[in-house]
Amino acid sequence: MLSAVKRYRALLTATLRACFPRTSAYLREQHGSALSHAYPHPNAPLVSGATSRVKSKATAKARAKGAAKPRAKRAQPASEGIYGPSPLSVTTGQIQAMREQVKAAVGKGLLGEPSDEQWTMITCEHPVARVFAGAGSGKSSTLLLRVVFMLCHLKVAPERLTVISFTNASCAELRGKLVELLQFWSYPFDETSARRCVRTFHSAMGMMARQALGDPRWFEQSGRGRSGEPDDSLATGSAQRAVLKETYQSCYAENADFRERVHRLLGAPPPASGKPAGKAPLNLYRLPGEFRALPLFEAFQVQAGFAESIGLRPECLTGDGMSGVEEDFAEALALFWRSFNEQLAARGLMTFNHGFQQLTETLGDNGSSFGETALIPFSHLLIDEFQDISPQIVLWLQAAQRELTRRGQAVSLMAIGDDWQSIYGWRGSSPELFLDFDRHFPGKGRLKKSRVLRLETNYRSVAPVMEDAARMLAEVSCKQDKNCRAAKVTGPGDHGVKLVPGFDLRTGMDALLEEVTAQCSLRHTDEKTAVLLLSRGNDALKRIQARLDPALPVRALTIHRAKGLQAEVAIILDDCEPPPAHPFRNALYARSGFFRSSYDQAMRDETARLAYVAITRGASRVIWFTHNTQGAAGALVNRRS
Ligand SMILES: Nc1ncnc2c1ncn2[C@@H]1O[C@H](COP(=O)(O)OP(=O)(O)OP(=O)(O)O)[C@@H](O)[C@H]1O
Repeated sequence: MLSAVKRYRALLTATLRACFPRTSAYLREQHGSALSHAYPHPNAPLVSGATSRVKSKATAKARAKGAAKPRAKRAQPASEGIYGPSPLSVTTGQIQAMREQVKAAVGKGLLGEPSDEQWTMITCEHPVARVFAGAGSGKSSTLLLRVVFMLCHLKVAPERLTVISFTNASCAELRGKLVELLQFWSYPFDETSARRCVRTFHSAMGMMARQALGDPRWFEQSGRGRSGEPDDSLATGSAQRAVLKETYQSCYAENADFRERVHRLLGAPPPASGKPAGKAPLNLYRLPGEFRALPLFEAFQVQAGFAESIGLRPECLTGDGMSGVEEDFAEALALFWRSFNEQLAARGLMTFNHGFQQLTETLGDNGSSFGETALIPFSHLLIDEFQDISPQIVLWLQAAQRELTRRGQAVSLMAIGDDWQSIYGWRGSSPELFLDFDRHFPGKGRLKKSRVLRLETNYRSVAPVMEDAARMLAEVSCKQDKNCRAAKVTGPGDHGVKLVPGFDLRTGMDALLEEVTAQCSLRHTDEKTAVLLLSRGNDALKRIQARLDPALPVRALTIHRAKGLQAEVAIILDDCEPPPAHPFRNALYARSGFFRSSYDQAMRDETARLAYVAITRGASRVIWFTHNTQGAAGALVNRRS
């Protein structure tokens, strides 16, 4: 007799395989090669040994349902190596030439002398490497020197190398510095070359889609009168909202099942049977676990986007294993998303997520159909902020480099990031992917495992700031241990986190403004920004900015936006408490098969990491105004004592 847990797992596994053939096949393949893990394993992965016992039945069922697409060729197992088996050819002569040129650049004040750990990264010969770079460890400048080394000394053709970073702002900064450095190396590389070379994930995907998917029209860009690069930062605008609303109305009008679920979700009486459906209700709805109430069609879009980024297909979701609100939401979402996909097809549009999905599927099923030009730029990848990568992007990158390997092309991947600074879990990213890197990006032969490099010297913050920041992560189990060292000497007046508890902006605004002004006049470093004012949301920041003297060297930003920036003083305004439990996302997380922790646990950890990011923006001092001390601020008090 199977236990209830085993029956539940088998049921979910079969559903997973039927609904998400590509992702589940991938996870099944690489599960066998999973490495041992440095952190506990609270939830056993759903794709377990039990999977193989239900394999043939589930596959047959999926085929019968037409869920599994016919494949032109069998995808290579994910556990089969992609990189190597030989290291990159790096000679002592090439390293010597690089060192001499760097020395000359340092002499001209173009850059600082790289440390030994930075040199190891710059000249690494392993074709698949991951670099755990602590906050303020100079990863961006080292990444650029690595690019210079590859182009100028290893003679990698520029059209084969792509640097990927997360935001347009960070890409712009990297491009500017790269052009400057390469000019010093007398390497022909202008603004246009830099645009081609340094991209966001969405722009890189768009470049591939232009060649391989016939230059799709992107849903996210529709109605904006712009045809530039795909850009992740685009918020849902009126044109997007109109399509979502129309989908919602038509789904409501045509589908009694959808109507019923919508009424249950909104707490409305059941729809009258036998009568025309009428207009769909537009009441706001807050899914348990979410901060904001939204019209249902927007709530569906938000959750569907999350599901897609963790490798699931919203249109195939079922409520199996869920109950109450979550079950209704999942079933309604699946109906909605099927209609939405039809609306997109009718309008000749594609979402960015579908772009990633389609490219991944085509590469796996029929990679030989890809023209060489679509793939070549992905031969040598350097990825910044790797800790914020999502399963969807892992699958896509992996498929692209696997196809290049299949064609006999040399490929390499350098992933640079700081799992301690992973703060985009709410959008589907997870530091687990960086920690489980070798599962997803395996090498061949002796190079089966990636080379692990560490940048542990912090050039930004004094030791008391770093020590308090590290205290934030004491309870986070899913992390890479690091031994970060401060290069800066603690000066008079420097301090770690000074907590100001019981703070209320309504009554404490004047005291806060006084503190900000005082900190600006206490400057004793050459940081361009004296104070970074940081909060999780924009509301408090806007109110403070309205009262701040605009001449002060202060920037007010959300913690997410401040990532990568620094100031002499960081002033934090947030309790950094974890969000409420999110049963729906917990269920999606479990189905994804990529994660060990639950979504709620991931969010608790992420709150600690958010506090870590905020604290590490401060070079000399950190002041934390907080209402209560139950969240991360409280943890700091406890851990200091
Ligand atoms: N070898 C070095 N010697 C002295 N200073 C350095 C060195 N490398 C980097 N720095 C300085 O350290 C600071 C932090 O660098 P950078 O902003 O590139 O760090 P980061 O790793 O991207 O930080 P974070 O991830 O926290 O945003 C910068 O002011 C940079 O100039």
